[in-house]
Amino acid sequence: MSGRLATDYPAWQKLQQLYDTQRSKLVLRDLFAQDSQRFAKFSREYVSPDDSSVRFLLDFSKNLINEEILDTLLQLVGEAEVETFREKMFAGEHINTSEDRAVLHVALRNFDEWKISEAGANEVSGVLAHIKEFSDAVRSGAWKGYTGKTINTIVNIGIGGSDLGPVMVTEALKAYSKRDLTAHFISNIDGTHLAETVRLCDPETTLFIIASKTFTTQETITNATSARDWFLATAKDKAHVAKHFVALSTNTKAVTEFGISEANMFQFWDWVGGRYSLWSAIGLSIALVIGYDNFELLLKGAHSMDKHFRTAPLKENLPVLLAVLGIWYNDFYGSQTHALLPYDQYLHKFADYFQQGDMESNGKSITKGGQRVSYQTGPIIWGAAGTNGQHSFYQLVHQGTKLIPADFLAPATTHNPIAGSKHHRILLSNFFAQPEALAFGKTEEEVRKELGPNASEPLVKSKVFEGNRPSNSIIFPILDPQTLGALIVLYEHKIFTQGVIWGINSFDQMGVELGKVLAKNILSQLGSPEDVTNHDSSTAGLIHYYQKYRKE
Ligand SMILES: O=P(O)(O)OC[C@H]1O[C@](O)(CO)[C@@H](O)[C@@H]1O
Repeated sequence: MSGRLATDYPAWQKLQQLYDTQRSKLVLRDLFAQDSQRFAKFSREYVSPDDSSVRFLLDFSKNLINEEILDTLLQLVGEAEVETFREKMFAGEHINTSEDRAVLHVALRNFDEWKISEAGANEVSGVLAHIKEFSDAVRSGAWKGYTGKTINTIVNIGIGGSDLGPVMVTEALKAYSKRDLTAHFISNIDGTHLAETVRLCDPETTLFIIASKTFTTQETITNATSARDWFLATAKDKAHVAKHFVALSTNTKAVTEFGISEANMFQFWDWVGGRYSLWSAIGLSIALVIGYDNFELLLKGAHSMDKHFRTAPLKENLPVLLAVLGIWYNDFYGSQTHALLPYDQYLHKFADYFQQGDMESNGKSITKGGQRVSYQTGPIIWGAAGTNGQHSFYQLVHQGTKLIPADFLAPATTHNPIAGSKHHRILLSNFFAQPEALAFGKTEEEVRKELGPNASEPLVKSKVFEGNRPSNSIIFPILDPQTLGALIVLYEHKIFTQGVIWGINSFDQMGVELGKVLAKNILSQLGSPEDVTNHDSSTAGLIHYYQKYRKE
């Protein structure tokens, strides 16, 4: 985030040289055969500085690196002054320069340990107390709906960061959820999302949580208004809204104008970026689903990873290691994408969450200094829970023409040890096997031996796995709130580190604005064909076709 071009760093040039001269020697089969200590050298265990039961192993030995490359990647981190920018972030400096804002999601899980003087940072504990009080009241049944019934359904209405974090975490920690409280999430402006959700709800027992940092997002405000109409169609009296609608926002004026009283509003601050907001009031639905104490553990696990990121030397610093490995493939090998592959059904939204987390943060091509970068920045993030992905896209990952670095994640212990943990053993055997197959493949010689002398040449060739496909493996004892908090922050700080090295602002999102503005203009022209003006022939043609066939 220095605004400097990454290519100007001496380490970047050295990395290019290393790539050009050593690439052909970076063969995982050989690297492992030559060095019995490779796993020990290129793996690290994270142990929470606050609770030693929270830990995980990061094995990055199956990467196309050697010690010299890793040292040079870490030299790059030094030259880009990542540690200086990290401290600027923790100190509340306005490192989000385009919006002139501090970047302080770390303050949301700080529990007043580090002194942070930014306005609002001293209000965090008050909002947490409000979340606790409210979530306890709803979960215990003390909070009643307008007819005196207990709330048994919550509906979070939000989009982007006001949706994806709560969705991902409530799914990930379902094992800790209150089973008689159903949670739904409405994000899409498509009326289908709202219609199909309210079909499952009873207005007397449903609580709507309107989650929007700005409280101006078109999708959320439109959905919230229609949800209120749906509620009032039964409840009739506007006074009943107070028992069934709460807001999570930084915009008190817009919230009260919508008809939600300040008492039912959970505040946060402009220094919380949307995609980093699950730790804030935006996490209310999480606290409702898993209980406040578990929500607090999630924050504590996150804070412990903040400490690790802030204090561990670069060579031991897990977010930094993930960041530089990503840069190695993204910028030198030309990999376009990065896959997140959790072998845990509870983490089935993990990749979706980090699609926004990573791509909205680092999908930039201008440095903070205003220069166009000449190198690749943020990767395309994608993935799915194992083993489903194996029966879908892994073919391409193993034998396609693209190099796809991937992170495999899995818990050693399952929350659902059915059939004596048989399922989990099968799941984990796949978690271990896939990185092994990707790294070491299957040689032509091995295939010939297997098929015998009569096998056709095309068949032999089609069964060869080139291997040498890199991956990280992360294994943790169990997916609990603290571990999840630490894992999320591991990736948050990976994204931060990469952004600093690339010289970009990871904390604005200007790229989503143009489409919003154009859509607003088009919305006003949808009435009749004569209104459709100032468009290219393609856009005008599409709108005219819609106007011809729509039925409303
Ligand atoms: O919480 P809000 O203000 O409704 O914004 C929702 C989302 O819209 C964006 O601004 C753009 O997609 C995201 O950064 C944000 O998470």
